[in-house]
Amino acid sequence: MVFHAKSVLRNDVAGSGYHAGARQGGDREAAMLAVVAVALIGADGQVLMQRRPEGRQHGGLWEFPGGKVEPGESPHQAAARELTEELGVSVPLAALAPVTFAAHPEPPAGGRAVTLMLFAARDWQGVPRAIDAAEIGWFAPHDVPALTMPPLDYPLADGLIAWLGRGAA
Ligand SMILES: Nc1nc2c([nH]c(=O)n2[C@@H]2O[C@H](COP(=O)(O)OP(=O)(O)OP(=O)(O)O)[C@@H](O)[C@H]2O)c(=O)[nH]1
Repeated sequence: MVFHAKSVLRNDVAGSGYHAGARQGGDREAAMLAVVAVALIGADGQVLMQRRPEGRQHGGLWEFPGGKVEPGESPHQAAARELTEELGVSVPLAALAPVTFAAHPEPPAGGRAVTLMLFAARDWQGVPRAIDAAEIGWFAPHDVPALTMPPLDYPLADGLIAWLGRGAA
């Protein structure tokens, strides 16, 4: 991934190690929020989705489990941590296969451009349960795009279906 020399890549915390490049001459700051998401794929080929609790951003919408990459974490580590926090399952880092990503082309006014990285995993320990979500459900991959989801999840779902169709997992 190449970043413009004058851009700044950051997550939530200044000095987090996510700064890439240097601000020069008072240039505007380009900022990115890195979020990971995981498609857990069951033995029957179904995909786990969870519904966000009401009252949060995108409350009530279906999403892939995941969350923000914290300072000092790799995307793989963040994905494994979020699966433990949100579903109570343990996933080896080697079982996380990168699938696709989706991103806001421009930061929204006053905000940061989200870049959402989707992994898939077929191996985990534990039985997923809705620790953080309003509910979880298992869906055939081609049924995922019919769910009501945050906007970036639609290209992720399409990318997952294409990836599965290539026999990548
Ligand atoms: N986990 C997750 N977040 C998504 C997806 N799609 C999407 O737009 N997001 C957005 O990514 C952002 C970060 O996700 P999050 O709120 O789950 O992050 P988090 O677990 O670190 O939350 P926290 O800051 O409350 O601890 C939210 O604005 C969320 O709506 C998705 O499929 N999964």
